[in-house]
Amino acid sequence: MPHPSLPTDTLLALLRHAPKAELHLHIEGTLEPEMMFALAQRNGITLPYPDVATLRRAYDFQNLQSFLDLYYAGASVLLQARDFEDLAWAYFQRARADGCVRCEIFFDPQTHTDRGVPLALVMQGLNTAIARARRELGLSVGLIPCFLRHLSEEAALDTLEALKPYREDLLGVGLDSSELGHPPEQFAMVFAAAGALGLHRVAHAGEEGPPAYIWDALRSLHAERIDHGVRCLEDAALVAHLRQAGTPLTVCPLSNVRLRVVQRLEDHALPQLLAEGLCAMINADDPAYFGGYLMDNIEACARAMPQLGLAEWHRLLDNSLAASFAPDTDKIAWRARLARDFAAAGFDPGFDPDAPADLSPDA
Ligand code: HPA
Ligand SMILES: [Zn+2]
Repeated sequence: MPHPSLPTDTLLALLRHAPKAELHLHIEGTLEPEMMFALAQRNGITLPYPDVATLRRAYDFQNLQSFLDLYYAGASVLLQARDFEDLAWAYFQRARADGCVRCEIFFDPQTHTDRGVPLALVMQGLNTAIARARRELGLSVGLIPCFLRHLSEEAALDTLEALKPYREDLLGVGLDSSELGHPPEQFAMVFAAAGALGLHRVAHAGEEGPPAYIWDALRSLHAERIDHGVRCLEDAALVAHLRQAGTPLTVCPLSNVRLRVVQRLEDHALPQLLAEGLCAMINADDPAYFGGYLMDNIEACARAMPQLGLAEWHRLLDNSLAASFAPDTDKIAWRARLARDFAAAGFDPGFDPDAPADLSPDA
């Protein structure tokens, strides 16, 4: 039965209010130009740009690498614990305003330790902001350090060793940075070691890299979620596998446009990923660099993809909650609230939101 379609403003109000999780967000990628200049001044650093407007004009990326060069340079203003705290606290406030109930945030330890910033200081700043977000915003938060794949596995193993004292603060490990030429298999040992510590495992794959890198992340790294993964559609056997396994894909639509993975949002694969029955959801990636936070991504998709109806929007938000690594009791409560919000808007989620929930993504 076709579901009623809502006017865009009504739909957007529903989508903003409804509970959702953000699962692919680099905290260093929330460094807004204004904060970059403020921290540069606070820390006595001179940026190679005269002002915010000039810096913003430099955000005209040709590909992933041209973004990463600027992104790593921007992170150089983060020097003290309170810099990391201010950065993360600003993001959590935005996430809460976007209706997030759960944020699983990435950070890149090596980006900081390699320029002499102690890991202890990074962790202190992030942990302070996380505690405040839990206390004052009621947010559920998890922290995922990523290994930089343009560096060696040996360096990643050293990083994991340095992270061990913070094991209880960490949800899992991830893999990011320059994808092409750096297949996941190069990091099999460090991911196995992280798994032995009981950490979850996720990996960027299939953003610029081929479907073979997604297979590799699944087989060599035992990745439980694939970050991006949009290129899976080039391999029918992979699509079938991802559907059958229910592997989540943390899709980042505005990022894909800004890094020229796709030319226009209207051409983005998100509707097709859903039509294939894959567990996709929307994320912001590096919002300060790519033109928007989670609701900006959601709104841009709602406008560019009119084929997404209430059923698809319910599916996208529900996938975000189901694919999170939050405790099951929280996931059940959030998914029931989501179903109630959509039911109030006229969408029948097909199950009783107050009944005990099956937590599989297809439930
Ligand atoms: O989208 C991304 N891909 C790879 N590495 C990254 N580091 C920050 N954002 C990204
Ligand atoms: Zn990313």
